[in-house]
Amino acid sequence: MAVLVTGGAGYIGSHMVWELVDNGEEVVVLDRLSTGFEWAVAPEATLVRGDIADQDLVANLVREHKIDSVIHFAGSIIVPESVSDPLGYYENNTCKTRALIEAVVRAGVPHFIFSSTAAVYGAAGSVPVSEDTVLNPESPYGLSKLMSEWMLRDASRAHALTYSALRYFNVAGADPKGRTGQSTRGATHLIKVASETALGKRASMNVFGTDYPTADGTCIRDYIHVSDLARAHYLALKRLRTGAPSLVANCGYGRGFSVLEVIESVRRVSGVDFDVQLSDRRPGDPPAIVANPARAMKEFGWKPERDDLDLIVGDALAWEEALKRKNSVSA
Ligand SMILES: NC(=O)c1ccc[n+]([C@@H]2O[C@H](COP(=O)([O-])OP(=O)(O)OC[C@H]3O[C@@H](n4cnc5c(N)ncnc54)[C@H](O)[C@@H]3O)[C@@H](O)[C@H]2O)c1
Ligand SMILES: O=c1ccn([C@@H]2O[C@H](COP(=O)(O)OP(=O)(O)O[C@H]3O[C@H](CO)[C@H](O)[C@H](O)[C@H]3O)[C@@H](O)[C@H]2O)c(=O)[nH]1
Repeated sequence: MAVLVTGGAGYIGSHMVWELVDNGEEVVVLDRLSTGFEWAVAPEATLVRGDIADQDLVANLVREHKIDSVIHFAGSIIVPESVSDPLGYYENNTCKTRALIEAVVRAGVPHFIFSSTAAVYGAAGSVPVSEDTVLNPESPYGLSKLMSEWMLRDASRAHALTYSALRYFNVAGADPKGRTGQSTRGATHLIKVASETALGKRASMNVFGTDYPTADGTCIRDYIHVSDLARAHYLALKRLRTGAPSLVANCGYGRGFSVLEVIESVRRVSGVDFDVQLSDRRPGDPPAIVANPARAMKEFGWKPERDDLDLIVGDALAWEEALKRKNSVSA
């Protein structure tokens, strides 16, 4: 019995692979390496280079490795890019997820865990948001993920498939053991960008929008440590394996920080007073989004272990240092 992790060479997926390997699971990674890295995959896992929409490949992997569960991370993830290339996002996130679900259902795999996102709520929800808050994605990215949730819901009603759709809030940090982290070149995520700026990899960074209706005028987000998130997936998987029904659950800590508070944390932890430019709003950004994580805690007993902004930032900075060393050795 093995777990198929799509996108397992990417940021969150590579942490998931370690979580599974650490728990003695057999893991197969399917990744086309568009933004992921071969070296990010734990050596204990089998990496197969390919596309999630290749249904023959998926069928072969399920048969060959006796896959009982799929954890699906593969996708395109940048909100502003989805605004300028909506059809590309619907193709990679929605159409290809449809093909994957179909292959999985045909092959008789019983369990599926899906990377959804807080972007399905848009700006309409109150803060903090629970899972039954009105869904109103503001970006094609959010909608591409919501459509995948709906396909899973309907497929699970029609077929022998149970699923968990986990709606991540803002994922940050790196493996506390330093085995993997966020390595994407040109990443756009706030903590990654601020860490790169603190370490001199960027001359300066932008604060996108200072006129939001928040205390300091900048956007508020709920930052969750990537290792706590990987743990939540493993608990959700164990729950499905007991025969429990399908579930949608938020993954966040229930506490928000503004862009300026995050930048202050990166300055504090790194000890570097780096430069920031106050800029216009970025398209597609909701002003504030914070999770109500009660369901994940109740239904699969998730207990965050790294719920501390400076700790998250410290792990992100440590990984950034490690990448700097890695790149200077390979240069
Ligand atoms: N990073 C966040 O803050 C965040 C928040 C909410 C949800 N998510 C979701 O989590 C998942 C993982 O995000 P991430 O930050 O690790 O991104 P990432 O870009 O690091 O990882 C995505 C991986 O998927 C692979 N991939 C993409 N399209 C593929 C395809 N068609 N076939 C095979 N492989 C493909 C890439 O090569 C990469 O390794 C995504 O689905 C994303 O939407 C991320
Ligand atoms: O250089 C930067 C980068 C970001 N920001 C701001 O920081 C906040 C967080 O931005 P991120 O790009 O780090 O994250 P997003 O909130 O846009 O999106 C992330 O979280 C979402 C869920 O809320 C989605 O799931 C998505 O995949 C993931 O990228 C936003 O207000 C953004 O405008 C800046 O000011 N400067």
